[in-house]
Amino acid sequence: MSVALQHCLWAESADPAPQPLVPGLTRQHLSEGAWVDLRRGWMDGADALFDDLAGSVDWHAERRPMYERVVDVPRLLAFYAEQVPLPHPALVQAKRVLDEHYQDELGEPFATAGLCLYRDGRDSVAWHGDRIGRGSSHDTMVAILVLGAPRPLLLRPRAGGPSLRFPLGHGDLIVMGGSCQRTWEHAIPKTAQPVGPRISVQFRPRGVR
Ligand SMILES: O=C(O)CCC(=O)C(=O)O
Ligand SMILES: [Fe+2]
Repeated sequence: MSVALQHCLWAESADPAPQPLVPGLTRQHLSEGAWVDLRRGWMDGADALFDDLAGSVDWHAERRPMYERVVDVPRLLAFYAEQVPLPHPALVQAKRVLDEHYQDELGEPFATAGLCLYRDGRDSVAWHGDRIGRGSSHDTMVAILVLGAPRPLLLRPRAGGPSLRFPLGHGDLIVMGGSCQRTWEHAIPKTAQPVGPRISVQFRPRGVR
């Protein structure tokens, strides 16, 4: 292959844009009406998108009360409420592809986008369900696009039992659906391994957080 062609292919694939979800989307049914959809390598140009978002998003640190103390949230955050323009055209396209595929099953479009930046292995999210709002009582979906260094997302049943491990990075998509937010919990554990930074983009319907 000529150098010119290689360059051309590289340039094309570095331009961030989501692929179609199908083929490549697989569903895994969990217990109690929870399920997880996976689409590996969904976002073309994921590394370029990572760089764009890392540099352009207005990331902020948060502190939250935890028992008797107020502690640093171990990751940086940004939140795009409904109607607030998303920070990158590839995310607008991503939401459109998700809406086209899931709107019938979900019964509504995705509405908000939460972004997390995990600077290194000390950043994490503890076990939780997205249960602020309707996720605590109704079936819903949370679609997460993962950029940057691979880290495992763990899922475990709230009722107890072994956890499932989904190593995700570099443009992968995971969608948690059905009862997942109230019957299962998810986490990104800390790691002592040297890992690069990771960004996740969580698309949620209105009233789910
Ligand atoms: O970063 C992730 O993959 C998960 C983030 C998450 O669970 C949340 O923000 O609720
Ligand atoms: Fe979550």
